[in-house]
Amino acid sequence: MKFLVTGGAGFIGSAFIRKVENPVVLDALTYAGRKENLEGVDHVFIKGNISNYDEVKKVVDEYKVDVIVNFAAETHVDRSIVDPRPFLESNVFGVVNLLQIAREKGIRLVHISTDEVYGDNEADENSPLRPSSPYSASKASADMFVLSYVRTYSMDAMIIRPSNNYGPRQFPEKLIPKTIIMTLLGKEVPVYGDGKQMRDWIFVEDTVELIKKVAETGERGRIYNIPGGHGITNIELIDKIGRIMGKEVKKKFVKDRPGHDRFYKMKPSLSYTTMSIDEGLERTVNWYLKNRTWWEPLIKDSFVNNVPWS
Ligand SMILES: Cc1cn([C@H]2C[C@H](O)[C@@H](COP(=O)(O)OP(=O)(O)O[C@H]3O[C@H](C)C(=O)[C@H](O)[C@H]3O)O2)c(=O)[nH]c1=O
Repeated sequence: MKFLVTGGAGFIGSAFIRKVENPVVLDALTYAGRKENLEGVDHVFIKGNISNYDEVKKVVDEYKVDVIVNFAAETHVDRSIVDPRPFLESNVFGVVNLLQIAREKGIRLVHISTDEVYGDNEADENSPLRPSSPYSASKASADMFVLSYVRTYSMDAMIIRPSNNYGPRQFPEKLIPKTIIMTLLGKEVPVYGDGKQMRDWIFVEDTVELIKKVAETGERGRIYNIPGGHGITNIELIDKIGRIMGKEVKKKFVKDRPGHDRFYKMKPSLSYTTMSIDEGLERTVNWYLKNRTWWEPLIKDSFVNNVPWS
């Protein structure tokens, strides 16, 4: 099976390319996609944007692609609050472009979505979509397009909705790497609101294993919810990271994220087990300790340094 992995130089995409044989990676290398993430893996790399019809079509033809797995997205909720527009371009228009090409070529599209499309409601895959942020609204829109292509054109497409991922190579704007890095630097970690919001964490290697299984054996038109099963409040999580690091985490309570979801709670669509949060966090902390040269150039980014709405 020849995989085209769009957004393959990002956090989850680059973990996925470590699981499949000689994939073709298409990535626009925006702020979070990095060529270093692909080091040591056999692959073909093409710099390009999923919104560019001619470019993507050429790649699909040239490499005789059987399945596109789409990780390409603007992913950070805080950035979407400051300016939603780039989220429409990548997360909606880009996905419709991929759908169009996959439909014309008669190939499978596996689209990676998120638990955030359900908002803070208990959900199974038939639950209504109630996105709270511009980010999750853009992901929900793309999911609707995928389902419309399945119904209208009998297309071979499916949607995977994982919960919060963590692990090596996650951009430092996200809570777990930010907590590790700020603590290493002796700086404060901003805690939004009361810090009692819950997130359900899944280690990235478990996620990509499940994505591979669905890409190879999943059913056309299905939605697969893949929660981690490790729900924990943000404060408990931050304290746990501090204990693993053997350092005091300096927490600074700041104004809450507007529209902040209190929790996510999905029923899994498959049966599986995932790594314990303690083991996953220990591996993650160790990776950031050993890979300072990877994250050091990234910490000047304003979303790592500032709270955008305070
Ligand atoms: C960056 C930051 C975050 N937070 C809070 C906000 C959330 O309650 C929690 C995790 O935030 P983060 O931005 O890391 O992730 P989510 O907003 O849950 O969204 C993430 O998980 C889903 C599934 C995706 O689909 C998103 O693409 C992905 O970014 O920590 C803080 O309290 N302080 C901070 O400095």
